[in-house]
Amino acid sequence: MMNYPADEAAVAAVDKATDAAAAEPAITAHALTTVRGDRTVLRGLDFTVPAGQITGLLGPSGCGKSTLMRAVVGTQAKVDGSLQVLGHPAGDPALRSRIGYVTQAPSVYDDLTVRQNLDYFAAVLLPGRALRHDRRTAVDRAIADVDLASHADSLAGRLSGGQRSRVSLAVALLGTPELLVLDEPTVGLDPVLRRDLWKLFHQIAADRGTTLLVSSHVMDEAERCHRLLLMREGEILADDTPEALRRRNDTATVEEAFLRLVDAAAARAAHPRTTHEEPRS
Ligand SMILES: Nc1ncnc2c1ncn2[C@@H]1O[C@H](COP(=O)(O)OP(=O)(O)OP(=O)(O)O)[C@@H](O)[C@H]1O
Repeated sequence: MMNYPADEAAVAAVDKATDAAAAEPAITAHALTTVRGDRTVLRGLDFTVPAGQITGLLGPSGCGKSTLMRAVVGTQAKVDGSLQVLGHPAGDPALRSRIGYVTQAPSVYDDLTVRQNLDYFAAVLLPGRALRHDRRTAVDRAIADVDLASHADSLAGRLSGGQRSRVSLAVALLGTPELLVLDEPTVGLDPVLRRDLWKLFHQIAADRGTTLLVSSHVMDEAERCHRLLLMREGEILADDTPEALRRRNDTATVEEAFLRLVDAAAARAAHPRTTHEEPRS
């Protein structure tokens, strides 16, 4: 993983994040609804994702996180409502080179080495002899970003699950996208690698101004995000900063705040006329 002083990176991240918060949102959804099979998986969502920040998409398994991400990158069918991404409707061909998307299943070729995988995708992104040097630089940088230099010549099929996920992340970083959509990138990783990946996410946001939308069902990762979208059963329970969520719900952790919001939503469903909506900031 890249080495850099964590404090400096954190300060830079906050500065950049503050600047970016004033800019146009990277993603704006209005009444976003998606049906998969015979189920309505996303139920009329309204939210924004600020540019240049890390927004965590958190919620239990099956609540619709991957579906929302697929809608954002334009691979989800039957999406209703409005979804603007980097100033275009989601799925617009103009967005293809501007978004990096890493799915839960690593998309790498097992019979190629780490470097060969990246060389292949770099050749698609930066084709032609004239860009040979740029390709080499981009590949070296992406391998270093995900801390796989010592495995650059290993076959992807012989890597651990976490290492293969990092090859997928390196592929997404190749094109220096403006928006990175990462579906549970830290699942199955040990605590040290998880911490290092989060440092990398912060560095990418701070140095490149990249917007990151990162899903997780591990609530302690919520504290590492600039903003959070807390989801449950296809709805957004909260859209706020971790600090504001803790403060407003009078809890020590985001996890406790989430549980309170779940209880409040259940109470609202049981007694729709006697309880109040959770205020959004
Ligand atoms: N191909 C599909 N056809 C029909 N329903 C689907 C399909 N894929 C997912 N679903 C349903 O959509 C709902 C949301 O799934 P989704 O994968 O978006 O959840 P998630 O929050 O990302 O879950 P996880 O954290 O386990 O990945 C689930 O109830 C799931 O059963």
